Amino acid sequence: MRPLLPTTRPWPLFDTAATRRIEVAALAATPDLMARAGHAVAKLALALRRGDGPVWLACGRGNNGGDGRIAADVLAAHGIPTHAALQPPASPPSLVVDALFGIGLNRPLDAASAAVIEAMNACSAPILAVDVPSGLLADTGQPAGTIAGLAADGVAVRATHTLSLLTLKPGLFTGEGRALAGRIWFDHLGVTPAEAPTAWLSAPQALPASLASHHKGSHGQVLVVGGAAGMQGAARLAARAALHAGAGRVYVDLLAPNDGGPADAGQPELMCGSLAECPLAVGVIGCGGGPEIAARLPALLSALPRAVLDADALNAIAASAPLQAAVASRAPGTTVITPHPLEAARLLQITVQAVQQDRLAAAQTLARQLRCTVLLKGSGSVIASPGETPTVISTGGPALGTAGSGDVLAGWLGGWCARHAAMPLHTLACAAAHAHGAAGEVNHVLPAGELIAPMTRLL
Ligand SMILES: NC(=O)C1=CN([C@@H]2O[C@H](COP(=O)(O)OP(=O)(O)OC[C@H]3O[C@@H](n4cnc5c(N)ncnc54)[C@H](O)[C@@H]3O)[C@@H](O)[C@H]2O)[C@@H](O)CC1
Ligand SMILES: [K+]
Repeated sequence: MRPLLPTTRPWPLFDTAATRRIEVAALAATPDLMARAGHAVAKLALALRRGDGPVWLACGRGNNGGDGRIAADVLAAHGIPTHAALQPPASPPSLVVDALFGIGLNRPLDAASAAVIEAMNACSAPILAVDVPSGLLADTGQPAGTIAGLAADGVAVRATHTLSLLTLKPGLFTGEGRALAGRIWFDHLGVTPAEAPTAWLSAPQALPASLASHHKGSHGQVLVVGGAAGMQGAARLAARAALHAGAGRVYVDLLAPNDGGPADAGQPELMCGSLAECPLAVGVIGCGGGPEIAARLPALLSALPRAVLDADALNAIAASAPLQAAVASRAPGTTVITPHPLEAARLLQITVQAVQQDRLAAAQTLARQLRCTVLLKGSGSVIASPGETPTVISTGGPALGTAGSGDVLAGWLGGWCARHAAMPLHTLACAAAHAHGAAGEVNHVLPAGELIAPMTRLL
């Protein structure tokens, strides 16, 4: 067994309802699923244990607890001291096995369950969560919360490792799930699901290489429109990213007066231009756009064949029913929007909390409403398009949480849309978000402009 991430192949994700159907179908042929699960937990527990203390297995009443109890028996048979109880052992454990709740968690926690979870989190030993960290909803990656009046709302196990059983669940990879699940392991228990996945987990995507006969005209054009007063850096970051992603020509239309100056003094390859000069370019619209971008949007949306809409373009669209209609009436497969959760909330006219409560559903709803590809940013970015199975991005990290990081992503995606004009936007959005996330998997501060070089190396 080895950790799932980083992965070189896309993995199917199945929500709770699908997992239950898969379990029912599998049980006919393999009635010993829980025994297999318990043995898998014990095997990983043996590898993760630190020191000689007992393994504390906190087992709930359902089948998640059943997995834990079988693991306890297997460990005991190997001579490992075990403590299968909801109270912590008297001596410090060598490992905590969280088998309190799995995919059966379907309501807020009571005080007793929250106390067990907090006791697990208080241990200094590694924590192995069985299937899902207890307290986390497997479908959405959000904590189930606690019943009203408890101080510890949102309490969930902070696992160092999670062993997902039978299927991989979307909630492990998006929202709070990424932070709570720790390192993810997977055992399919010998079952190959027959049904279509709820979502896909992303992997690196190889894009077609250029032919020797290709020239700058073959690699498309990008027009970046944004950079209102005080925010020109956002447009320039997007333009630099588009350039390094391989667009043949990149033009910048700055919304603040540029007084005939270069598009970007630090990147002489970038050119000043406007819709009139490059009406067939891929638009990257809204980075640092300010309120001024609203007036530009009708012409851009009706002219540009492919467009990536970001930041202030999204705020303008959220505030205007005619602009929403203009986006929705563009030809299918020609528009990507790249909202962060607050921008998505504005577009959906709901709260950020409501977006985060079910990121997959929020992205899919937006894709349906605006009839475009949606790249919902945040921990475990989600890409949704009408008629497509959504993708959850498997890469990323806190280093991406800096100003300008989204501008680089939008620009990079625009660059790839120009260079790979024949490829579907959904595929390109998944590939760009995966590459952006991979570049951000570092343990140090990374100014957004410095994402571009590692993204180039990943090409
Ligand atoms: N579904 C499958 O295919 C397999 C399931 N297995 C294990 O079984 C688990 C699912 O088992 P269960 O369906 O029994 O569910 P759980 O063991 O996750 O849930 C246990 C029980 O807790 C109750 N419950 C839910 N929320 C609660 C709350 N807030 N406070 C108190 N009680 C609450 C539920 O009513 C349920 O009866 C999986 O996560 C996995 O660990 C494995 O044995 C292998 C195969
Ligand atoms: K669990």
